[in-house]
Amino acid sequence: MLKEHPAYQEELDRLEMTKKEVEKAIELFSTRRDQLKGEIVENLKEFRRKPDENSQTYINILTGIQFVKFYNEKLNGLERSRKKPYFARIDFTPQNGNKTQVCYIGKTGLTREEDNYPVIIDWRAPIANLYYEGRLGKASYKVPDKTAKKEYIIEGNLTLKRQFNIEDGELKEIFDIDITTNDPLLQKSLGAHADNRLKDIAATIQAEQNRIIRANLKQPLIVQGVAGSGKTTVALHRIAYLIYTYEKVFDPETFMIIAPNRLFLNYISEVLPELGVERVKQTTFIDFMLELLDSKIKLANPNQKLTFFVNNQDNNKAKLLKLASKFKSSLTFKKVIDKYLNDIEENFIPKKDLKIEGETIITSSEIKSIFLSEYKYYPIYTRISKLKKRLNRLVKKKVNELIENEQAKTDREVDKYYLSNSSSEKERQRILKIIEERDRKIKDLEKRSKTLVKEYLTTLPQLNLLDYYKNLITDPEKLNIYTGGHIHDKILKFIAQHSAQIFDSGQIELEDLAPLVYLKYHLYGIGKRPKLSHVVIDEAQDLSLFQLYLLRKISRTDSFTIMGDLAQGIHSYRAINNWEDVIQRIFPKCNVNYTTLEKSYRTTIEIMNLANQLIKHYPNKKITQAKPIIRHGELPYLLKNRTPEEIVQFILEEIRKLKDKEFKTIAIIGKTIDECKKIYNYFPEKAKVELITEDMNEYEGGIMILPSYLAKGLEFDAVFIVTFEEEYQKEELDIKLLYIAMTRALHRLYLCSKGEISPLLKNIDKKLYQSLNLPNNS
Ligand SMILES: Nc1ncnc2c1ncn2[C@@H]1O[C@H](COP(=O)(O)OP(=O)(O)OP(=O)(O)O)[C@@H](O)[C@H]1O
Repeated sequence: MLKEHPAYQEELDRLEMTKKEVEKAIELFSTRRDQLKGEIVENLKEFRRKPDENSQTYINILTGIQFVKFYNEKLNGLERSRKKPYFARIDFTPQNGNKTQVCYIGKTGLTREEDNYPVIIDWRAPIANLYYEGRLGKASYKVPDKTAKKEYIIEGNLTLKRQFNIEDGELKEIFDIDITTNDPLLQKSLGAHADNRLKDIAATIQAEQNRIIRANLKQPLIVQGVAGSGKTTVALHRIAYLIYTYEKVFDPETFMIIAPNRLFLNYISEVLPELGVERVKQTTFIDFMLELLDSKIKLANPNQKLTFFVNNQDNNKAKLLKLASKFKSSLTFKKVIDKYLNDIEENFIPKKDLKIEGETIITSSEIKSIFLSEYKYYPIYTRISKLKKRLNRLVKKKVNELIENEQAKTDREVDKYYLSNSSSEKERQRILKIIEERDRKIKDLEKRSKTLVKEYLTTLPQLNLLDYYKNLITDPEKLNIYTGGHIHDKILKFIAQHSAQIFDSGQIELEDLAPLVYLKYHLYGIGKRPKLSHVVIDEAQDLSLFQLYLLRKISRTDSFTIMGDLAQGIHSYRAINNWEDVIQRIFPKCNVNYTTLEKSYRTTIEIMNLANQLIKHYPNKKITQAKPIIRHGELPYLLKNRTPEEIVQFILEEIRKLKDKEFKTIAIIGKTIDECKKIYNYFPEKAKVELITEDMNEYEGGIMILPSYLAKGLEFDAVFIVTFEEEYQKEELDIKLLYIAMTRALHRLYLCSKGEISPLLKNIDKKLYQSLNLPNNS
């Protein structure tokens, strides 16, 4: 087949030529890098010998290190190119009469040094857009100017779009794409088994995803994407694209990704390096906030609250807890804090004038006015150092004035004494006393002036951040005043009591993080940090408006990529419920780019059809069903009314079969960690099944048992949803958790239950799954 392709020989030759160029470049860059390393060593010796005379040598060392880094990054990319230098070719004839450009597109670009010939075009280059976006025939692409200010459009004719499957440097397949054929590389990639980590999709980015990747950097971008639509993957490719396109303007260190947990960060950790991108800050909301708080505050395990909600859906305490969470996460609470801050600020300056020896240096109202107006833009406590300098200057001035007065008074007496020509001893003694008195007064004034401001400053409030916060959140009366009486007393009392209880245990809860950082920002400042140039938030549906507001405020940029899926919003009691709120309340003056991803790339049609049935039970009717892209697999399996032993035996047997079929990652998902622990205990030790808990940072892949909420964002070749004790009820939270669990499976889904998996599945069309009728004690 491959050899029958009319361009087989041409493409084979091209691949050979490219491989040679890659080898040549590797040799060239390694030689240069090694030479540079040698020079750095020499320069270091020179510098150590005479550090004072060698500032230029020092600069040479630093520049040398930068270049070594550059060559290393280049070499890493080329090393990867050895196996798969490119994945596509496009032929494009520009309208301006230039000759046809034949472009081979790969993950790392390569230009031949001798003649600047583009051997491989980087997938992020402007012309590569034609591969992702353009149809054969008339086509165009935009070239942004490197300052990100202007764009030029190049029009022409796209005459060829060709894909290659190259493995270990060998040409395996050639596919010519026209308007009618679908994407064979995509089908191949989706049919593959999942590795331990998320992978890059540079070769198969779809047009709808490409538009997101290349969307305008300056506009905030919000993407509502169904489960498996590639949100995480696309967000990472967008970062790689932006860093490449604006390489001269932005440093990768000013890009930040916020993901739900460390396990997830570990799971996605290979995509950016694979795309040649290093040094991007990757963190979780919790870690970022704790870093900003810069203190040893302990956080209560947030998943414990979720588990409590799962197990107590209707319970009165759960309802109150949800309301408390909602309040702390809302912009209403932000306004409460604003009013509280206003009061702190208004009452900060004591109602006492600054005086020395009964003389007023500055009145309390003058100090207050400086504090409130001149220093308005500084955090309250950083104003103190400014005030200190100002007061010290005023004190000095006043003391000088007083000393001069004292001096003048004494001089007058002395002059009088000399003019009177008096020879009386008594008079002489009086004058000496006056002079002595003057010296003592001056000494006293000088002494007093040294401590005056310091003493004054000790009369200013001296509370720490947590105390300020506690004073607000544990005081229902204050809350009542600041909320304008709009929230029921009972709720405010509960918020205050619940918060006090948590603080008493030496902890804070997740919902306290944003208010605390916000308060710190205004009270003490959060330190000097570089301005961020772009922030990516994944699983943003689980953040609250207050949290998003805060992230925008401290990032000092509007350049955001916000990815989320409301259908997977398991924290909707505190987190956002719709994207309009985010657009209107977080980015009110921005032209927000809102877009949706509706196709799911992860799961087979059969699995998605079953998962989609659950969405019908969502209270939020705006949530849309995912459209799986055409890929068939087996119907999901249902095994119910079995003992735990039977279920575990069945799973072990299936795992054995799946492994024979080269399934690599297999998850057994329970609703909560308690259920998972029970399931885990039924597995024999030799089964090599790992129990995943929230405090794990490393994602190992393989066979694992994990709770539904931790599976969020991950994917597995096969998923066993198991219920021993915890069925999924007809409650919003449970439906979402079950939906998340189902949509983690790429190829196979099994539902195994001691009783029923869920009453929700009872009325589902029986054609959507297959019941397993194993003999008892199988
Ligand atoms: N264009 C594509 N080509 C190949 N694979 C793709 C493409 N788009 C997405 N995928 C694959 O689909 C799977 C789901 O992607 P990803 O995890 O990024 O989706 P998501 O929208 O973040 O999912 P979820 O919200 O369910 O966690 C991944 O295996 C990814 O590699």
